[in-house]
Amino acid sequence: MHLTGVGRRYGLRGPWILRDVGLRVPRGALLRIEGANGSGKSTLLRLLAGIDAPSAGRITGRPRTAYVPERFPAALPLTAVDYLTRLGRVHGLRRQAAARAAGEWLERFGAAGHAHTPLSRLSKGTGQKVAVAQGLVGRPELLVLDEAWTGLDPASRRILDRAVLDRVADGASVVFVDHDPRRLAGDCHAVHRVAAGRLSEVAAAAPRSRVVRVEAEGTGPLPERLPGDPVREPLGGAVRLTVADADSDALLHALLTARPSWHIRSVAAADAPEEPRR
Ligand SMILES: Nc1ncnc2c1ncn2[C@@H]1O[C@H](COP(=O)(O)OP(=O)(O)OP(=O)(O)O)[C@@H](O)[C@H]1O
Repeated sequence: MHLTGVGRRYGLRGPWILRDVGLRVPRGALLRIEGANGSGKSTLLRLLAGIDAPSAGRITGRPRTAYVPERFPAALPLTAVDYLTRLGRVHGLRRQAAARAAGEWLERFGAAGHAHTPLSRLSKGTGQKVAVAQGLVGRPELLVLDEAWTGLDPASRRILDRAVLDRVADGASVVFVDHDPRRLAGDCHAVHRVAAGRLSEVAAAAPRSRVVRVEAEGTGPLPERLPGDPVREPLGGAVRLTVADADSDALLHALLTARPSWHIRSVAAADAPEEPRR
């Protein structure tokens, strides 16, 4: 998606909140937007989400988008599960698949007990879980999150972090605002700042790469060639193999289908060391 020369003002004579904004949102990118209170972050996110239109310039190539606003519209006369199921259907899921996904997200956020509670009667925290779940339920190609972590308990915040990284790994784009500067800090592809109506890139960080450590034991020798060329460390009768995240599925498959096959003791993700040792 591209924003070209985008400007936004409220009313014909209102001041320009955003001016001449250019932004490319690549597939599979995690972008953070920052800026002082009232600088125009939410205005920009609403334009990105397509629920507001620019007063100048144009936005092209919008993919299927979901948006978690700062304030959840709790006034809809629906229960949590009905609301999420409808949102899933809006994103093209069939009825059963939408209902299943709705139930799964409520379960994941520990809100399954409120599936049949009307939205208007949800507590603030549970309402926020539903607000976040509606953004995830349809597996959107672009997810726009405006302070979506605010009001969630720590466990739910971690679930949302994970869900964001999963969407990105899936090739979707995620654009977010959050008051905590540490939020997904090592994983952002770029950080943009809104100030005095302009948007500028403040950092283009290479996201921290992830590795997977597999501990396995077997009766035969380890195959000489393994996917991802893992780092091998003996572990008293077993071996620890460390590979890039992207190669971990192929490595597990190779171990499980080797003859004689290998028993997988554990699989754990970790941040990559500065320089992988070989
Ligand atoms: N619907 C609206 N009508 C008129 N002015 C608006 C409207 N929405 C936002 N504004 C104004 O646009 C400016 C930017 O607001 P916006 O909510 O985008 O900022 P923000 O950076 O998200 O702020 P915060 O960090 O406080 O959430 C503010 O001056 C605000 O008053």
